[in-house]
Amino acid sequence: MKVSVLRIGHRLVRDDRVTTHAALVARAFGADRIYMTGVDQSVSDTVAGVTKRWGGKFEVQVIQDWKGLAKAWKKEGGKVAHLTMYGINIDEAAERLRKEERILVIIGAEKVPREAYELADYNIAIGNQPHSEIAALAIFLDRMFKGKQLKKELAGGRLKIVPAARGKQVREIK
Ligand SMILES: C[S@@+](CC[C@H](N)C(=O)[O-])C[C@H]1O[C@@H](n2cnc3c(N)ncnc32)[C@H](O)[C@@H]1O
Repeated sequence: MKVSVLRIGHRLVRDDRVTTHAALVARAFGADRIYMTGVDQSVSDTVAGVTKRWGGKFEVQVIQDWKGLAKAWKKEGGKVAHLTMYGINIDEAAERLRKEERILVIIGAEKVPREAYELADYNIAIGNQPHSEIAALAIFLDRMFKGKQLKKELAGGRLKIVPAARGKQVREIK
């Protein structure tokens, strides 16, 4: 199963840090790619720098037309899961979703346009209380990959952590 993330509704400058964190969480928790609307180059540069240092093949794509992207995704046989506190509980959809080949998971920054709810094959709640798109994304990916993504080795980086109970151990890959 391959998961891409679509974040809609970035507010310039104000959201830079949160958007960067959404991308870093997507990468670290097993997604292949994040599509973002309205962000400046600095967000993609930060994430590209992390991938270069720590490995993997994560992609950041800045797009204009998120509806076009979601429609094309569905046309090509992928499923769209929109994370919203108004949806059905993740436990009701997780098993079915894990059987899909390609999932596009939509997260919002502020109020999400009605079309996202309509385009989604699944509107999924990580509980029905309001919280954060980053927390919702982390839990969603964890349920999709059942924790395996946290043990995955990412090839191609310059640095690798040697897990240690005390202190920091980092190895440089030559
Ligand atoms: C700050 S919230 C915006 C909530 C806003 N009231 C709305 O109408 O969607 C930003 C994003 O966090 C995610 N989110 C927040 N709480 C969630 C929950 N309980 N379940 C799933 N996603 C949630 C959604 O993707 C939402 O678009």
